[in-house]
Amino acid sequence: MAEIILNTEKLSVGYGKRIILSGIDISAERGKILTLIGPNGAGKSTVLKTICRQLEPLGGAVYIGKNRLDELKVDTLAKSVSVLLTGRVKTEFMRCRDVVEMGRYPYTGKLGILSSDDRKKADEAMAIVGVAGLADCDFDSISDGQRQRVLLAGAICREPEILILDEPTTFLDIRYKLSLMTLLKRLVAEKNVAVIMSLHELELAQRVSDNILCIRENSPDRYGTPEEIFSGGYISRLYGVSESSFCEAYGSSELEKLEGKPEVFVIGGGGSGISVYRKLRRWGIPFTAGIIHENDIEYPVAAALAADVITERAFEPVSEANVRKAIEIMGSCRSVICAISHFGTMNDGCRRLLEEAKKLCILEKGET
Ligand SMILES: Nc1ncnc2c1ncn2[C@@H]1O[C@H](COP(=O)(O)OP(=O)(O)OP(=O)(O)O)[C@@H](O)[C@H]1O
Repeated sequence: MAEIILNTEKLSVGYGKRIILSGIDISAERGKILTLIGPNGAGKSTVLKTICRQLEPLGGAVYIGKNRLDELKVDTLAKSVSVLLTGRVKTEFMRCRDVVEMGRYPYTGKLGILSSDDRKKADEAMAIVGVAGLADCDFDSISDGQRQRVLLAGAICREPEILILDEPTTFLDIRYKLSLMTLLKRLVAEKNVAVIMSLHELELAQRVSDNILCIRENSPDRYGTPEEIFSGGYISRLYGVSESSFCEAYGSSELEKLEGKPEVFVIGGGGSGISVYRKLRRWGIPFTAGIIHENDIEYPVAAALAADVITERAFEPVSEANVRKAIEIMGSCRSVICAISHFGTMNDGCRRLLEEAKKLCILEKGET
């Protein structure tokens, strides 16, 4: 079992005398990523600020190893914990390199003089997060995403045991989001760092976390592995969205479905219908999708966006009853779009739908 490096006991957090969350019992392990998720304003940042001593606990305690956080010396804490919180960092006339090198301050002594080793570590960190080219740029004159990565370089060049990150992906484009996640995985695997972070991107939280703490309305709600958290419709309840608009398997979301009488019938399957469903949703056209097997890759998208889905049991050939039902619904639609170009044994019923649509002359032009 991994060693617990930070844990809380009945922790209460908040501002002044106002408690935002209480009863927080979490453990962060070396070599593991713990992610906090939950709706806006739930208290994720407040927890992170409290466990890195930016805020006083309003009850309970935080421990780093065997020591209470409030009893640790500042320099001991600074060497073991690196923090990247949201909010602007105040800097004036600082180059990016200076900001990164500030990460080494627990090691530089009272005069703040950097050794060649400190500079080397700062250079390495800049190279790892891809900001070496910005080293001599004015920190206040770079983009938000670049600034985020420079701050991250500062946080990792300290070589902490615990890395605390509040919404680290906020300003990053997809490439840097993915490279940040890869970097975090490397830090935990190779350096045995414990990462504690908050994330809004659920698909990233699902893929990268070892454990997830879900926070909702004044209390920690659920704690577990991604498999435990992303199941049974829990995430939809946590965020108050309809169950069909969030796909647990992929950690992705769709727009809320359009209700109303279907105007279009989409013959789909095997993933071919996904782009058609999304296009119709963007255009505001209610539609029926069919005949989709329950285990089809596109079933979650069809279920999220279609006013109605005609489904077939997994691994079973399309039934006669479903073909008849689909033909009846097709007849009441103004058009049919066939998204599939290949028919096999299991979806032979869909080929019959296509033939029927041709007979009814309601097949959309340009779609076969
Ligand atoms: N400095 C502050 N003083 C007083 N209350 C605050 C302060 N900062 C945040 N709050 C309040 O604490 C609550 C929790 O805020 P917090 O920023 O921790 O939530 P969060 O889960 O991180 O939200 P988000 O996902 O929107 O970033 C909110 O009600 C917020 O208004």
